[in-house]
Amino acid sequence: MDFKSNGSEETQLYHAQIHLYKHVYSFISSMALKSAVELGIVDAIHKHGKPMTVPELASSLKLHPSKVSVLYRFLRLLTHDGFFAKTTVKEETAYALTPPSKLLINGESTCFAPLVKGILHPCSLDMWHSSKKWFSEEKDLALYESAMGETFFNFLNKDSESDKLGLLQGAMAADSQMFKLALKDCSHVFEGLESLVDVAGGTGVVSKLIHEEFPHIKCTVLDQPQVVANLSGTQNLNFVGGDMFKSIPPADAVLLKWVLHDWDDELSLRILKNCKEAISGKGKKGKIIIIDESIDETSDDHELTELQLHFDMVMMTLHNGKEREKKEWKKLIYDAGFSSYKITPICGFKSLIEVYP
Ligand SMILES: C[S@@+](CC[C@H](N)C(=O)[O-])C[C@H]1O[C@@H](n2cnc3c(N)ncnc32)[C@H](O)[C@@H]1O
Repeated sequence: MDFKSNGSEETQLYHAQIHLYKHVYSFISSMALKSAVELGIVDAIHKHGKPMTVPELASSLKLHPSKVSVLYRFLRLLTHDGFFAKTTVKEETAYALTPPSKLLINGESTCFAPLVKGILHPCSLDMWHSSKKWFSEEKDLALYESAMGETFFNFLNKDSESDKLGLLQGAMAADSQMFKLALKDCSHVFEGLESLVDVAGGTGVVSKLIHEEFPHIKCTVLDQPQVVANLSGTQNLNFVGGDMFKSIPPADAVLLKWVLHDWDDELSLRILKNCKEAISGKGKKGKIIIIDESIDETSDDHELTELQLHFDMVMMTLHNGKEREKKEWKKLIYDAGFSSYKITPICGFKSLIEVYP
């Protein structure tokens, strides 16, 4: 961000003030979006099949009549933020969905509503109030663990029936659906494979997409026992409960989608070495397929870099994980004993990294 712009000292100060306020208040856009998701505004407009006026929305959402003007002000901000588009119906202002809000329709195959609720869940926001204390601690705990007294994964797993685990898996599933689009561009990566282990593959959304495209590949989804306990597979798609830090079933290729960013370098190295062991039966033809971010601070795309840096903060504070820069990927991959790799951008802000023994 360059503040050495032209203009008087006052103008520069006014700009600085606006910049400051914008950042202090940016949480309001996030929370207004969460309110919209919780209220069901997007679903109501989608179900209506055409743009809705504020009174129509208020009545459909069964809001208290005193809240109609409040709803209008929420919609005004969310429209400004690009989630709704204003149009006119019978001379009245009505609100339509936009491409970002269409990604929040419940029941659609790609629905980010659980992601919004998961990321803005009180448990992942409360910890931020303890960051000063965290900086003074010697212990190598993630902010979440330091503030809440347990790891984030322990919190999620404490009660597998709880909606907490459902939130994480729902959020992951939505993200994985985007992979369906990317699969068209990177299908060559999977061609020729006979077997694949989707390590820490959650409920298997990505494996199912790969299976649809390449039914002959024998896909195994490895995740924690409590995650895969009630999941049933098909002939070429099976679920295995286990621990990727102990061992990974053998296969031609191992997929690690949004896994390594959860872990620091030492633990990521352990996972990668187990992956290397898993593909060792395939000699030089085996491969690891990593899908994660690759931060490039020199990129001209400020919005993209900011998103990646936000992801990095989330990974660091929740799990002591990290989003890696290109040079960090290089070190991690070579330290794990691999001989070459190739990074290709996919899904707008992620990268697909093919790693070879
Ligand atoms: C960020 S999610 C990624 C899920 C999936 N790869 C995706 O992109 O949708 C991380 C996954 O790691 C799993 N996990 C955590 N520790 C694990 C372990 N020791 N062994 C196997 N899976 C583990 C979690 O249960 C969770 O499903």
